[in-house]
Amino acid sequence: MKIFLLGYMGSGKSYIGKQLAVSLGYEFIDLDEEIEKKENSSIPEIFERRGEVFFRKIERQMLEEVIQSGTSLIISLGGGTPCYGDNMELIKQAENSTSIYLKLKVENLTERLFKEKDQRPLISHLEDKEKLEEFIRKHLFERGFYYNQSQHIINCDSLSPEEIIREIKSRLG
Ligand SMILES: Nc1ncnc2c1ncn2[C@@H]1O[C@H](COP(=O)(O)OP(=O)(O)O)[C@@H](O)[C@H]1O
Ligand SMILES: O=C(O)C1=C[C@@H](OP(=O)(O)O)[C@@H](O)[C@H](O)C1
Ligand SMILES: [Mg+2]
Repeated sequence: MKIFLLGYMGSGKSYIGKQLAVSLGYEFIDLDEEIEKKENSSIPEIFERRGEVFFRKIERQMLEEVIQSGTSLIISLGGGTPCYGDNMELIKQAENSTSIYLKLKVENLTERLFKEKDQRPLISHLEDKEKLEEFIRKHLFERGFYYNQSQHIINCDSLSPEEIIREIKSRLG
């Protein structure tokens, strides 16, 4: 079984994914980490030196590789992964897999991302919280079209990591 975690930047895909993998005894893959290893470079460096179009190309390649690879896998995608090309179709059609959208409100994403925006090139230039919130609101509205095609949608706003993991496990049955 492959479990894809989807959601906006800061929704907890990487954080929850790692813990979920331990809890289920599954292998864990963070797509951004795979890209960083392949390019021997951090995400901000890749964006700066090669540009976003290049990043999206490598992201697509890594997604294809992950889909071909072994079973019992938790895959934390990047926030943009499902939203480019036909990546979401690939995710939905992957054999023996499911997709889970970790959904959070704009206000909560803003709070989290304001502290961590330097690692995220798409938002690192947004100096104040109001500008960040405005950007997230619009961006999330556009991306929701893709995230909402997930098999499961979990409202994470008032859930602790443990509760999110419990909810995911109960959805998997
Ligand atoms: N359920 C949660 N409750 C509180 N903080 C969380 C939760 N999930 C993730 N975080 C924190 O939010 C931040 C972003 O999480 P991260 O996993 O990097 O998001 P993503 O990979 O979706 O961009 C991290 O600092 C993480 O520790
Ligand atoms: O939303 C996006 O387009 C991106 C999200 C990031 O991953 P996280 O969602 O794990 O922050 C990373 O892939 C890159 O900075 C682009
Ligand atoms: Mg992540």
